[in-house]
Amino acid sequence: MTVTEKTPAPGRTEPAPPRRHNRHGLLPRLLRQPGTVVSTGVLLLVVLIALAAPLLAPHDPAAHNYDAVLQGPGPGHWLGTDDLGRDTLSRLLYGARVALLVSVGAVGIAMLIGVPIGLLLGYRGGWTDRLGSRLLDVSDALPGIMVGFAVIAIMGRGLLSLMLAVGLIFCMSFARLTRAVTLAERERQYVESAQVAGLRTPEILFRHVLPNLTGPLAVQAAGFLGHAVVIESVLSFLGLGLESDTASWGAMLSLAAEQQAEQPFLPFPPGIAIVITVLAFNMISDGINDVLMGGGRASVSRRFRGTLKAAAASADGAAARHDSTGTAVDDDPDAVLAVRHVTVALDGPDGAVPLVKDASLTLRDGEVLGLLGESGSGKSILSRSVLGLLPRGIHLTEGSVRLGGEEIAGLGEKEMRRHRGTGVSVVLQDPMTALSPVHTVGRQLCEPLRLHFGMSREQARARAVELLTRVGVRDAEGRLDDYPHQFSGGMAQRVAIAMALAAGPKVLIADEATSALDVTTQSQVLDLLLELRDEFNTSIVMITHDLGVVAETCDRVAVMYAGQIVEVGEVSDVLHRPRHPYTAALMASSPSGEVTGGRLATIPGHVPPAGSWPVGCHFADRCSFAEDGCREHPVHLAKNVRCTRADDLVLEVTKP
Ligand SMILES: Nc1ncnc2c1ncn2[C@@H]1O[C@H](COP(=O)(O)OP(=O)(O)OP(=O)(O)O)[C@@H](O)[C@H]1O
Repeated sequence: MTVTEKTPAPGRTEPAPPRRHNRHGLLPRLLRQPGTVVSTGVLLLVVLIALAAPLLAPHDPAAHNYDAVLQGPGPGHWLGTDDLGRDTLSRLLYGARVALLVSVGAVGIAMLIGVPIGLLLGYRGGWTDRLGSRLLDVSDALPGIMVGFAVIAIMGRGLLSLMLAVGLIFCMSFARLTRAVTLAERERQYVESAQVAGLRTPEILFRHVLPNLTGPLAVQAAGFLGHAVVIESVLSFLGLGLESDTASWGAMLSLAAEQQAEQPFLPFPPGIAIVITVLAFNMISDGINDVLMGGGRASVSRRFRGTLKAAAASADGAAARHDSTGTAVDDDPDAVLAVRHVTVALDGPDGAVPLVKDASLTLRDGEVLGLLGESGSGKSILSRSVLGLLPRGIHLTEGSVRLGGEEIAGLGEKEMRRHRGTGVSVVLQDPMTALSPVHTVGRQLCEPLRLHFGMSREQARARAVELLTRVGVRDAEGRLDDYPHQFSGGMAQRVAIAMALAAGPKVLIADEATSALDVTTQSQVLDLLLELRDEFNTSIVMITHDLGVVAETCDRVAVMYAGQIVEVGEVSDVLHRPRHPYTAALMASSPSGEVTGGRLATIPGHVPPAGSWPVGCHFADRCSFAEDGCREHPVHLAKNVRCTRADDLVLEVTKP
């Protein structure tokens, strides 16, 4: 197939996205969590005590005083003395040094060993990963404490061997976590771009992949710092820690256990110190986790709320000026979802980089709207802005999103949760990542039913059986107690659809919901979605690369290119009489010349990466029909097409 006139020059379509993870604002968000602030304060106090122990300690922690053995708290020794007359308070203060040194040293050693192993296994994949993972499994089978014993037996007692012993216990967990995250990260486009740019493996791993791992690694490190304090105490308790003259909390506990009959107060000071320090580390770990996993989203969104409200108002005005979808949504009584002039941007070191610019869509009641475009065109980012689930560092900065007439752009996480499930829901490409592997499908199906409808356990279970039966899972009752991995890909996707529809959403976003399935299953699942649309009175946004899916299932289609919607209209019009040269080029590049299946083929040339979009038409550099005027000013969507030459061009997509 060709588009009449000229064929653009061959090349590769590959956007080079900016850095994905943005940690700006992490500290302010952490500081908004009272638990994390208090824990950090406690930990700073412990650090201060450890540093200033020689100044604070009233006695030499190793000095024996046989005239004052096993004393309780009193004026001479505020926390009493041990069996050698050593001052408990002084030993407690010095003990903080050992606890912190061992935990920081051990976690440092564990990361130094584990992170590079995990990076290598995850990045290389294949047999390296399989072999490495088996070795990790084997090492997991060894009880950690035995590893600690072995290290101390070989190296003898001392600070370094204690750090190494504890570090070796943890290093495989760091390797595992790093491997898992790297496996996912290596599929991302930024890694591919770095490869295409000719970077070497260590540069890609340490400069590109590793920074994306800092969040999970920070959570794990903070948690393990607390564990390290406990393990150091256990080893010292067992007499495998430092020499008895060196004050350590574990050694103090061990001594307290021996002397408890004589002096019952002895275990309290080290015990309380251990508990408080471990709790502080754990709460900081939880705090970081909450912020990274989305607890901070609400506040991030709030930052933009003022702008958004103003923008929403101006967008309403603008909507009247530019009829972006062919229908003024506020006048469209059938609109269940109205996206108006939405811009979504990524925080960058030099300012916000738009990933989606001035996007407008209308989804009408009971309609299936296709969102079609090459990889990286912004389909998922746009749909995630509707769900209020944008990745960290990415914000909806302008525009309005109305769901069932209610403005939802800029809502906080808590308010947005009200709309998810009942207002808008999503089915993702890979059901195995959408379903939790550690819970039965019954439990996962019952959760939204109980949450949204207040059903009892029995009622929710009965409804879950109905839903599973409806999506075509045989012996639904028996399968409720199965885990997702016990389902085939197609069946798991049916379960995911049942979950997405459980709370009766007005809008269902199907994000490449069938691309991971074989052709037969794909068409069954598409048929199911269409049937359920009618039964559940749901409207569907069908995100896809596949012209065939659009042709077979959608009523209307919106075509996206480099962050913009470039054409929108009835499927029969757009696919048979494309008005934007990009739509025509998409169809022309379809290898079979048909629009009945297969992913979009590559169009010659390069999609301009976010951050380097031209001022004028984003497609101009690949367009055979572009003139100088196309490059001079931003092009708006007018009469359903974002092309200044739309009225002059007659695009014919012809078979060769
Ligand atoms: N978490 C992220 N951080 C930074 N940039 C991102 C992130 N996710 C997506 N992007 C960038 O946003 C742009 C739009 O991506 P998006 O995933 O929405 O495209 P898409 O059309 O859905 O592609 P695909 O069909 O491959 O999913 C791309 O340039 C992409 O690199």
